[in-house]
Amino acid sequence: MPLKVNEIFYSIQGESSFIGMPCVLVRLTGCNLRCSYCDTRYAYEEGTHWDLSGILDRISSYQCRLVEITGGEPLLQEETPALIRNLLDKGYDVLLETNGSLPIRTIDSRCVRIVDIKCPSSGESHRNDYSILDDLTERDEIKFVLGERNDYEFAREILLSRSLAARTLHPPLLSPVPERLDPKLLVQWILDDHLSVRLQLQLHKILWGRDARGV
Ligand SMILES: C[S@@+](CC[C@H](N)C(=O)[O-])C[C@H]1O[C@@H](n2cnc3c(N)ncnc32)[C@H](O)[C@@H]1O
Ligand SMILES: Nc1nc2[nH]cc(C(=O)O)c2c(=O)[nH]1
Ligand code: SF4
Ligand SMILES: [Mg+2]
Repeated sequence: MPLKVNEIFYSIQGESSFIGMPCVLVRLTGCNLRCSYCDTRYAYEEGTHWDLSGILDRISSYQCRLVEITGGEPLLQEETPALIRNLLDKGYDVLLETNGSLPIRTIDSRCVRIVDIKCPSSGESHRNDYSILDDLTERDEIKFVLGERNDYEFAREILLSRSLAARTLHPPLLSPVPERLDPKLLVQWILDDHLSVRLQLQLHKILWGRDARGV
C-alpha cells in the first residue's frame, strides 16, 4: 500500500524540543480534524502516492539523520507505522506529530511521539482521546497550541490535574497561534503561575514568514 504524501523537504526543525536541528519533514496528506487555526490546510487533500522505498530514497538523499513525520494527520494512513519502523531500523531519529485523537500504540516507542492536545479555540477539543496519554513513554512530548486565555486555562487544568509535566523528560510545550495570542502575554501567564512548561514559538515562521511553504 502506498502512502499519500503532500511534501517532503529538508529544513530546520521549527517546533518541539528538537527545534533548530536540521530535519527532513515528511508531510502526509489528509486530516480527520479541522482546527480553526490550522496552518496546513493545503495538506487536507493535495498529494501524490509514493511507495515506501521511494520515500526512503528521497529521505536518504538529504543526508540527515533526523526525520519528522507530520501532516495532515499521519496516523490516518495504514502504512505510517511501517514507514516509521523502517526509518528507525535504518538508524534515523524519528519524530511524529499527531493530533491527539487517534491511538499511538501502533507506533514504535523508539519514535518520539509529539501529542498535541487540542484546546477549545481549535474547535476540536471534543476529539481529544485522553486515554492515549497512558501510552506515552518518557521520550514522547506533549503539546498545547493556544489561541486565547481560555485555552491557556484549559491547558493548565489538564497539565496540573493529570500531572503531565512528570510524564515526559521534556516539559510540555505551549505554543501560541501567531496573531491570535501575543507570546509576551503567554510568557506572563506562565511566569505568574510558575508552570513547568516550555514556550514554543514556530521558528520556521519567524525565519520565513507565516505563509511560507516547504520550509
Ligand atoms: C499541522 S499539524 C500536523 C500534525 C497533526 N495534525 C497535529 O495537529 O498535531 C502540526 C502542528 O502544527 C500546529 N499548528 C497548526 N496550525 C498552527 C498555527 N496557526 N499556529 C501554531 N501551531 C499550529 C498543530 O497544532 C500541530 O501541533
Ligand atoms: N521547519 C518546520 N518545522 C516543523 N515542525 C513541525 C512542522 C509541521 O508543520 O508539522 C514544521 C514545518 O512545517 N516546518
Ligand atoms: S489536526 Fe493538525 S493538520 Fe489537522 S486541522 Fe488540526 S492542526 Fe491542521
Ligand atoms: Mg506546520
